[in-house]
Amino acid sequence: MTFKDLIAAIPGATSVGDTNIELTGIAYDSRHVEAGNLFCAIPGFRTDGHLFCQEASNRGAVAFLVERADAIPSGKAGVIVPNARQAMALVADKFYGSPSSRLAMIGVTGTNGKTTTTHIIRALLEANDIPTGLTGTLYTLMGQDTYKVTRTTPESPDLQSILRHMVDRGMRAAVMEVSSHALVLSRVDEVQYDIGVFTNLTQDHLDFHKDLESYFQAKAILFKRLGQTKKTGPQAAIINIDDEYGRRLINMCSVPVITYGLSEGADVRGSMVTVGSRGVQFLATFPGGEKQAVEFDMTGTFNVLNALAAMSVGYIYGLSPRQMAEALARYPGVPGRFERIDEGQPFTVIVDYAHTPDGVENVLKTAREFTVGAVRVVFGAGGDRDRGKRALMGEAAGRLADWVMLTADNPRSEDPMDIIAQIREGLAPTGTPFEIELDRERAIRLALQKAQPGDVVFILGKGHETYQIYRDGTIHFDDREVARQALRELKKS
Ligand SMILES: CC(=O)N[C@H]1[C@@H](OP(=O)(O)OP(=O)(O)OC[C@H]2O[C@@H](n3ccc(=O)[nH]c3=O)[C@H](O)[C@@H]2O)O[C@H](CO)[C@@H](O)[C@@H]1O[C@H](C)C(=O)N[C@@H](C)C(=O)N[C@H](CCC(=O)O)C(=O)O
Ligand SMILES: Nc1ncnc2c1ncn2[C@@H]1O[C@H](COP(=O)(O)OP(=O)(O)OP(=O)(O)O)[C@@H](O)[C@H]1O
Ligand SMILES: N[C@H](CCC[C@H](N)C(=O)O)C(=O)O
Ligand SMILES: [Mg+2]
Repeated sequence: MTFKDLIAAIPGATSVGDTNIELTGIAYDSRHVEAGNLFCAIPGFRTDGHLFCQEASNRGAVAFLVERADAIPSGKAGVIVPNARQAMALVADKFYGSPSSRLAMIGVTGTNGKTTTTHIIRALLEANDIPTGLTGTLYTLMGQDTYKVTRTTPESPDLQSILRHMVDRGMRAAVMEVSSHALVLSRVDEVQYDIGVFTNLTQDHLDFHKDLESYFQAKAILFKRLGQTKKTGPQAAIINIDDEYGRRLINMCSVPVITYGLSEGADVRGSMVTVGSRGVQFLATFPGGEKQAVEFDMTGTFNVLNALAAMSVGYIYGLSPRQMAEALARYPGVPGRFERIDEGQPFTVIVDYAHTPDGVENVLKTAREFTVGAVRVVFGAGGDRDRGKRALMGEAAGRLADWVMLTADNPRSEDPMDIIAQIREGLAPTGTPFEIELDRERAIRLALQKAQPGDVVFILGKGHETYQIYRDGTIHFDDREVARQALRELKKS
């Protein structure tokens, strides 16, 4: 496609140079430019893409999308736009042929449960012979193939390229996690969603959004945009009515709303919930009154909500409650989400990705429903992320666990001891005994050594992650591997 064709749709744009040139792709980072690319200069939080136009040119960029004309290397073609992120989203959609117009497009947003819910939605649709691509925190998934990702919701050129790939691979639907960062930073601007799913809103990411209201307004963007496409398939907002922000969101949508939850009045309602150590059982009631008993191996009331959200999507696409229950009964679970590590030890070990106060509270409350012994928990909090959540995570752990081990979780540029001190501010007043061990491997080993028959040991915050990010570099680290190895050694000793 030529540069000229691509930029025709950008409002308020002016071009310079010969725009009648073919482009090979779109880049927004000079370090990843390939010959023949369009380079989009993004003003960032840390630096400014305009400073890297020359470097991009040296690497073979032939055209430039900028907010400041003086950044265009001399003699090169360029377009000057009012907002580079928005314009990049427009050209990315056009370059890849608007793939989202050819997929049943489902976006899932909310503080917790996006990864889990997207996986369950995919399982339900695929059980009904709808090939469904998925992209989110863990990977991009098509058929049996997984592709590495670096963001929960990729930048617009990467996302549009993924969606194109899904269309080319014969996917009929795409389900994706939509982070609040993505909504604010125009990563999903041109994506034509048919269905938006709202899981919940609790504290996280206030380093970026400043307050909970702005964070909510960011999430709401997805829902305000629903119904604006020319697509012909079903369009709906699927909203958790048990969540106070969900209830507010209902009035902000111009497409039909299906509510789900345990509350009376939910369109897709869960009741008679039994939480066991190896799964949940509940009754789902659908609009019109049809009832379906469900058994699901992912335990916890929060996973009942994730399943109800997914069943609401299935309902919109005409799946029968019975068929959905059969698919849920077969579903094996999501990596790093309430993942049991079993080496035959007489206590339970669970690796989970809880990294917010609400997440910690939910998993520990779930454990309280079936644990006969003590509930022990090993966790930390990420560096360069919302500081306000740290003490709240400490408080939740202190209130609901019997013993706590504080350790490091991706300290990034921060001193891990400072992060722990902030968690301790919420934890110490609860009076629950705790220890500190900065080395996460040793922390896990110590917790497992202390465990008695009947106890549950939670290792929280990293879930599927296979790394630990420190100021001076990233090392391989996998809670599941460490726990498994430690349990084997304990068995021998
Ligand atoms: C806060 C945030 O989202 N920041 C995003 C933002 O970074 P930034 O504004 O700081 O960028 P910058 O470093 O100032 O650079 C400005 C521009 O110059 C470019 N550049 C920079 C250096 C260079 O040598 N050459 C060059 O071209 C950069 O690629 C960028 O386009 O724009 C960059 C790309 O343009 C993103 O990669 C970056 O994501 C960062 C790495 C990030 O950590 N994001 C996280 C917080 C995030 O997005 N998380 C969400 C939610 C996670 C969840 O809860 O699941 C996600 O969707 O993953
Ligand atoms: N519906 C829910 N409500 C509250 N907590 C949940 C819910 N679902 C999952 N959790 C907790 O949050 C953790 C993360 O779940 P999941 O990965 O599905 O969320 P996410 O929204 O994708 O997170 P991220 O923003 O990091 O991508 C789980 O390991 C669990 O502890
Ligand atoms: N995806 C989220 C959660 C990360 C969880 C934790 N392991 C951390 O690194 O903070 C984030 O980037 O904020
Ligand atoms: Mg996720």
